[in-house]
Amino acid sequence: MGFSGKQMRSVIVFQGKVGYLAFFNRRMRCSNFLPLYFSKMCYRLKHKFAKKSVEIDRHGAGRGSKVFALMDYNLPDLTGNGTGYKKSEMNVKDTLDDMDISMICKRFPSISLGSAPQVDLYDGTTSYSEMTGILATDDFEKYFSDSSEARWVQNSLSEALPSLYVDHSSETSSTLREEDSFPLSPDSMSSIYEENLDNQVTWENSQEQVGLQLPANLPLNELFIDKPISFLHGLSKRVYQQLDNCGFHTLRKLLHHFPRSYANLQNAHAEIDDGQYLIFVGKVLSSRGVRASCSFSFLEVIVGCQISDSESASEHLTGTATEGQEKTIYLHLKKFFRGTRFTYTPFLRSLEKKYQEGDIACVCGKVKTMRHKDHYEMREYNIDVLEDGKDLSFCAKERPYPIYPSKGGLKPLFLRDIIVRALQALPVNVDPIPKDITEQFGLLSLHDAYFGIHKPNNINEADLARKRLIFDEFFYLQLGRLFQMLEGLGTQIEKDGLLDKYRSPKNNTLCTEEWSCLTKKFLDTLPYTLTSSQQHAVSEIIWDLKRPVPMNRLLQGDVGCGKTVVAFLACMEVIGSGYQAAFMVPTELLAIQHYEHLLNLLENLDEVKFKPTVALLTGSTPLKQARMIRKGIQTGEISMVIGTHSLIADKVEFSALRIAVVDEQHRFGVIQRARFNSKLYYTSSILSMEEAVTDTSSKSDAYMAPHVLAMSATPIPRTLALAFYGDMSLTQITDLPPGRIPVQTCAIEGNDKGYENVYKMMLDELQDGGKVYLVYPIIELSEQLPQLRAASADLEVISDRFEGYNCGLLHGKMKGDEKEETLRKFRTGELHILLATQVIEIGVDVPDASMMVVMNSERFGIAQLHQLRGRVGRGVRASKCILVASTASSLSRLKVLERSSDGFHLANMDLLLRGPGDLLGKKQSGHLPEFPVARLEADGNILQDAHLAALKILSASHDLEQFPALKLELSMRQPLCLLGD
Ligand SMILES: Nc1ncnc2c1ncn2[C@@H]1O[C@H](COP(=O)(O)OP(=O)(O)OP(=O)(O)O)[C@@H](O)[C@H]1O
Repeated sequence: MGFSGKQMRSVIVFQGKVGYLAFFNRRMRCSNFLPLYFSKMCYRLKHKFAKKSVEIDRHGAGRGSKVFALMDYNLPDLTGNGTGYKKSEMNVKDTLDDMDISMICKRFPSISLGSAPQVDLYDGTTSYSEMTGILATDDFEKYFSDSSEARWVQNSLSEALPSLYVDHSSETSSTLREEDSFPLSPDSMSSIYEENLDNQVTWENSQEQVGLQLPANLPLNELFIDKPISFLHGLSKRVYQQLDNCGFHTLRKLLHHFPRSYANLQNAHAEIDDGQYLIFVGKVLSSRGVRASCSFSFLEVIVGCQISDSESASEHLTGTATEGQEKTIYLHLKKFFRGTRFTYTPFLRSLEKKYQEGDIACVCGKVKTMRHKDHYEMREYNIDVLEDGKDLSFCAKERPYPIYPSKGGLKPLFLRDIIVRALQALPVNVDPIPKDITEQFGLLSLHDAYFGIHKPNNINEADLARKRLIFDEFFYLQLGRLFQMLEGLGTQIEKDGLLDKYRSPKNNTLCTEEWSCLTKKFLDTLPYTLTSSQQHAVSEIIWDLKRPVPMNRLLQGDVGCGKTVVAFLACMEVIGSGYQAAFMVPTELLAIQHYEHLLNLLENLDEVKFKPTVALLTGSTPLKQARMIRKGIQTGEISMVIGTHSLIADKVEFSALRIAVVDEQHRFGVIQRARFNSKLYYTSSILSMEEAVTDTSSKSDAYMAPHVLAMSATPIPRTLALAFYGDMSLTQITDLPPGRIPVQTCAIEGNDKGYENVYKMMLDELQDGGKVYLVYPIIELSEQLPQLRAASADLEVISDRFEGYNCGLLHGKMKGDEKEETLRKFRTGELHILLATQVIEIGVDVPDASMMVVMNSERFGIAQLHQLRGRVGRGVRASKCILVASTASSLSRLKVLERSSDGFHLANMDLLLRGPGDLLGKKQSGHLPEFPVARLEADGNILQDAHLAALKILSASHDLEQFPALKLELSMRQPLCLLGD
């Protein structure tokens, strides 16, 4: 449908009559009246119209004009007849006569005035209108009383968007204009500009800001990336404040705000869907900055792109495809600005000029379909204007588009823009790790890694960047650990020895003959023989115990593999040498169990003089008794104490503590473990124990912190253990005691039929002489979580159901002695069914318990369920574990446990399903380092490399004096803090 020049002229003539309108050159001024009349006509014609620029009529302004702001296009551009346009009225007439409005409409639907409401904006203030009108003149300097005022506006703009003022002639040979590649996002723009316009900054300053001159040699008291955020010039005070409030105090914090994921920017094909992330190369058709209201403006750049019209073709580069296979689509790139200052015409003109008509640009981002066919809006985009003669195919390649998480209310787009500024400021020599190390391990430089993670050209680049950043996470952790250990050693030889040990870890062991007499006797009294792994573990530990340096060892093995007895043997070894042992466990229940277990084993020792005195000290120990125990520990009468946190209380003083065993060590923090170190051993304290021992081992080590043996049932791969416990030697028990039958596991849905089956299985088991655990996620019923079954609420139901069988209740809210009593009854067989919460998860050992039912089992993690399941199948009886899921949908996750009883495999599955931070649950993992980028299950090799690199660095310089930047970086990373100190 056409909109004839005649019709247009009639509009103009009419407007001329009422005296508000002049049609001069390409500019059209519109008053209140025009939009109504004009839009009615346009509406009928289903057409919209635009003019190149907005000019405020002084007459209109004086009357409190209604500004008609959206008519902003060059008519020849609209018709595609941009050349040879003359400014005479005659030519305008001709152009209008020839103009096919429907074609324009097709090309630029977003500026349509027909069916969409017009942007009619009021501003009644004379001063505003006058100001805007004057600013609209090309030479705005004339308006200001002197040129400094004009400079002020320019400076402010240049600060706000330095790329606007970059002298492109001085650009390097990069294909893309780097500074243009991530224009500031709308919201950020407005806030960023706001205050800049308030601050008068000199032009010279703003030039500096554009260039961001970097120091050639960085001072060694500060790393570049630890510069405060204010180092990024051109942001408003408010933005600095916002960033600071959200934790972005330094460039490091910004650069370490990594993309959450990457959208795969695809080359656009014929079928474009809403929300797709696409990449285009096309020609800038128009660029206009529009003042939409007194405090709102926007920039719209329209880019026309040829894209392949056939599904099969993959290239869409301009001019590369043949006729018939291509079609033109129009991208409407929009940025919005809020704030009066951004409505100034010079500002809007400057924005416009950034993109020249005819520029070839690469655009990528998220597309939104518009009402009109082949028109797409993009509000989240990058536009890179390409230099002439560059290979366009390079730019059109698919590439990842970073998607950032928001932080503290700061939007992802805003953060992305600020991060790009930080990247632009980044010097090449930012890497603290020496080049030969990065080359040896095939790593990117840190500079490239930051670029690769934030602005990758392809997914491979992002992957390499990630590898480098993961390497750093592991490397500094290892370096910190080893550095600390070296600092603790005196001589160069000792330090070299330590590094050698880590370089080629040897399994030194001490054969049974060399164990102390007490240990050998204890071994003989055991009702079973040690498995080969247990034997090896004891030999390894005893070898370490004989050394004059404190041992720091992790004993790790799957549930029920028999770690406790290994630890008991280690304790016997030191007791046999005249020292004391402490055994710390996380729960009172476990302390009692271990205590009773040990007493049972010691009963078999016939010679009284060998029998060590063992005590139990927990929070529930009566005061008087506790006082006596503490006294015994102090005098040395008590040679071994088992207990909870109470053992590390200040008032507990040991006379000759030589080993501290920490069971389920991940439940204790580093500080708690380290508190044993304060309970140093002094030779003078050795008392009567000396007479009791038959062998006299060397006591030359007059003053030494105790050996620490930590135990963990959390099955973690060796590499993982290395990362978590970099300073610990590792002993693993890899086999289970003989005769163990794998627990038969079954996941079922907890509907009526499911429960009937479970009860039937329970009855069969009880009739067969078995004992059953029923595990519940909660103690009391919860209104918030009505689907959950609760232990105490079920006691009556289960008791009624299983008449003739005794049921007991065990949960964390019970008193210590009540718990102990219940567990004792279950152990002795007075109770047949034990309804419990996850309080039984750790360490509870009732070897003849043969069945476990876990209610609402989807509430537990896989590793946790594996631990729970480990409470059955500890004897020779075949056992079952039934996992009852609340819904059918959660069954698939639980099926993993049906298929595997391998703790390592399950731990990895858990990592995959829940992420490494959740490996041990939130509460438990408080002391574990967090790896923002690393996926521990997949990045083991990098961890190994990082370990080797750390050793190499420290071999070259024990105190890191040769690597000052590394030392600084290490102090910034604070590995000890990461580990919970
Ligand atoms: N070599 C062995 N032969 C037979 N039984 C053994 C052997 N070693 C230990 N046991 C028994 O296996 C059971 C489990 O041992 P223990 O409690 O030490 O396991 P654990 O590794 O500490 O398990 P958890 O991590 O579940 O606490 C105990 O009843 C113990 O007596």
